[in-house]
Amino acid sequence: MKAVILAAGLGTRMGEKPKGLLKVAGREIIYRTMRILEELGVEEFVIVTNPRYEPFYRAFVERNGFRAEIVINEHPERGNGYSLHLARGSVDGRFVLLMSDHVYERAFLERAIRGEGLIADRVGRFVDIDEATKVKVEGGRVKEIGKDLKEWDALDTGFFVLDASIFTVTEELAKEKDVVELKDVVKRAELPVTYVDGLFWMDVDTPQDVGRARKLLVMASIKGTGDGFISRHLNRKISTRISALLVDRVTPNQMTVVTFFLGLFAALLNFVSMPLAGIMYQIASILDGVDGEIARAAMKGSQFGGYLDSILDRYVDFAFLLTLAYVTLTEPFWWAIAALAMFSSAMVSYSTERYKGAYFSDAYKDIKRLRRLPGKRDERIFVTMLFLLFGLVKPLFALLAVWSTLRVAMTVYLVWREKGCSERST
Ligand SMILES: O=P(O)(O)O[C@H]1[C@@H](O)[C@@H](OP(=O)(O)O[C@@H]2[C@@H](O)[C@H](O)[C@@H](O)[C@H](O)[C@@H]2O)[C@H](O)[C@@H](O)[C@@H]1O
Ligand SMILES: Nc1ccn([C@@H]2O[C@H](COP(=O)(O)O)[C@@H](O)[C@H]2O)c(=O)n1
Ligand SMILES: [Mg+2]
Repeated sequence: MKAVILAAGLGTRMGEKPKGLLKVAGREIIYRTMRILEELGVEEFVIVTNPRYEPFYRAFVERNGFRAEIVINEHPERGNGYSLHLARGSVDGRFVLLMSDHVYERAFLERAIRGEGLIADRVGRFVDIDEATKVKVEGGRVKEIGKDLKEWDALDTGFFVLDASIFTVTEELAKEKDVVELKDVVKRAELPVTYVDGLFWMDVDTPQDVGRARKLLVMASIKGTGDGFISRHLNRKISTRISALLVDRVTPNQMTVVTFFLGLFAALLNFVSMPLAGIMYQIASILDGVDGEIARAAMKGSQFGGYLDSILDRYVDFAFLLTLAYVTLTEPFWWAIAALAMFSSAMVSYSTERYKGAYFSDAYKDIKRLRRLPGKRDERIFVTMLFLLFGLVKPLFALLAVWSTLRVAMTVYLVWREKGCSERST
């Protein structure tokens, strides 16, 4: 299957630069869309652009290794329907058509590519309705289309699933009119309409749209499973705002290393003030979500990054509890309890990460009851901060030792129940 991307517009409201190559949340607008469409089965792209922007798109395609043909529209003033017409020699059969300046979340594209005709949204949660192109639908097909429709049923998302018969319509219109807008083609063809409602898509027309799209893409980049209660209800609300500020400035691995040193700094603060150390530990915990959010929003995730993130978290947790024990404990009994707290804290992670090694899958995805089981790092750190604010060090070590050990035991039991008890011995 191919995808035609209309990118011949001059982008006057964005300072006359190729809008499809504008960076939003760390990646060019069309990079994100093309990568996801590749994963959804699009083998080749046809980018229709004007002579001035052709070198930029060609360099972009080569730099990122996309399979793409560049078609030049010598007359961009003839409208985007004419740009579509120029793609007629490059596609046959069923193909996807989309705008170069629209941002789409993965869930939208997964639904849209399975549709037919014009993909329309009856909700428009993330767009400026006044600015959006509206459609009036009758009998499941487009009856009217335009920005100023008084009566309309849905919004044109700029995404279409068409077949080569559309070029019969573009041929007629190109002979009839100098300027052929895509909406003229859509109306003449009376395209069928497929609804994809309420998911994130956005037309990026102004600098304000770039900022809004960046924020929405980062907000949508929260990890699906594996976050604890504190992370879901507190930490992510803060870290996503920080990620929106940093996504175009730092890489995920840079953020991982920074968070690691911040965690070590929190550990050293135990020599100065334990309440302050606890607060810094919680701040480092919040920031530990930024590397993953940037990785997911900017599609810059890596297996090594996730590996490094997890390894360094263990050292931060160990360093924090070791310095805390060093400055407060003297009795061997309490040192033993602290040792158990340090070890079992690391074992919480090992018990779920080792699942990946044994079953090649994510424990939190496979075992629903694990998702709400207390004892994840974000929760342990938040409780640590609270206990240190009240100077309750020995009760903290006792709690962490028991809580983490029980958490590991529960994890092993749930894995056994999910996998072990029905497993034939190899
Ligand atoms: O003890 P657990 O919770 O199993 O430790 C996991 C944790 O280290 C994960 O790190 P990640 O960066 O993915 O999670 C962040 C937490 O560490 C922060 O505390 C939290 O505030 C933030 O929102 C994130 O949830 C590792 O990826 C796992 O491998 C590890 O098991
Ligand atoms: N340098 C990094 C750090 C993390 N990741 C990915 O993010 C996941 C962790 O997400 P958080 O939001 O909880 O930090 C991690 O498992 C990796 O998949 C990355 O790619 N590079
Ligand atoms: Mg992280």
